[in-house]
Amino acid sequence: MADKGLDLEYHYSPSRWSHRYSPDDVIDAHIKFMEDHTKTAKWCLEVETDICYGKTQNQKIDVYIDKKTNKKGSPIFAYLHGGYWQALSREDSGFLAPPLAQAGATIVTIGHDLAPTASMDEIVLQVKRALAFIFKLAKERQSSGIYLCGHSAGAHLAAMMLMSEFEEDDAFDCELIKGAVLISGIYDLRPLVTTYVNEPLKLTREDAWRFSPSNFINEIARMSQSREVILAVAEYDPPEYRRQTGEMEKSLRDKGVKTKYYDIPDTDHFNIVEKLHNANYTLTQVKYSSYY
Ligand SMILES: N[C@@H](CC(=O)c1ccccc1NC=O)C(=O)O
Repeated sequence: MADKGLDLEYHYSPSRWSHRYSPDDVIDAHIKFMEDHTKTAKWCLEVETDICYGKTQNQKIDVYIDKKTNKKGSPIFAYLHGGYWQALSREDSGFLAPPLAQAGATIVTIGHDLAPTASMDEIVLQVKRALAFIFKLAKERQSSGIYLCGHSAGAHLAAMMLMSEFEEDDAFDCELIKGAVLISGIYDLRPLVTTYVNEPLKLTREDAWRFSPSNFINEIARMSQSREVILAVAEYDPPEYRRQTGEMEKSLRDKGVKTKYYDIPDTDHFNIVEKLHNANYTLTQVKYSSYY
C-alpha cells in the first residue's frame, strides 16, 4: 500500500481499524449484534413501531418504554443510527433501549431514507421533521427534555440538529433538546468527497462543507449554551475520527458549551455503541448521572 497517511479510503473505513475482527467480519458482527439485541429489547419492553412522521418508506420512528418505570415527565432519548447515510435502520437500533428504559427514559429510534434514494439535503430535512414530531410527543408526555444520541453518520446528523432553528410554534421548541451524546462521529465531511462513501451521496466539495457541523461552530454554540454535549470516540476508531472528535469538542468548549469528552479504551467504531446495551458501561452511566 502507498502512504496510508494520504489514503482517505482507508482512513474513513472504520472496519479496517478494528482489533477484534477482519473488516467484513466486524460489520457482519455489528449487524448481527444489533438485530439480536433489538429482538430482545422488543421482547422485554413495550414497543410501538412504524410511527410515521412523513410520507416515504423510512420516515418512521419506533418508541420503547418500560411500563414499570416510565412515568409522565420522563426524558426522551432519541437515537440516530450510523451507516454513512446509506445503510442500517431504526428498526435494528433498539439494542440500546433496555438499560435506558429501565432507568425511566422513553427511547425513540429515528428512521430516515438513505442515499442514493435520498440526498443529504433530504436526509437532514427528514431528521428535522422527525425531531419536530418528537417535540410534539415530548409535549404530550410532559417530558422533561430530549437527549439526542447519534453514532457515526448519526452523530453527524445529531450535530446538525444542534444548530437547527425550528419554526416559531409552541410545539417546535428547540429548548427541549437538553443535550447530545455524539459517538464516533464525523463533523467535517470534506475528506469524504473523493472516497467510496460519496458514491451514492454525490456531494460536491461545497455541499460537503455546507453539511459540516464544524462549519457551524458559532451557530451550534449559540444554541447550545445550556445544553450538555458529550463527545465519545473509540480507542480503535480511525485516527481521522479521533482527530475530528477531538477538534469538535475543543471548538465547542472554546465557545462556552458544556462538553464532556470520552476516549473509550479497548473499543472500536462498532462496539463503542453496542455496549450501550450494558447498564454498567461508561456511556450508559454518563447519561444516568448527568441527565436523569
Ligand atoms: N464501510 C464502512 C462502514 C461504516 O463506516 C459503518 C458501518 C456501520 C455503522 C457505521 C458506519 N460508519 C459511519 O456511519 C467501513 O468500512 O467501516
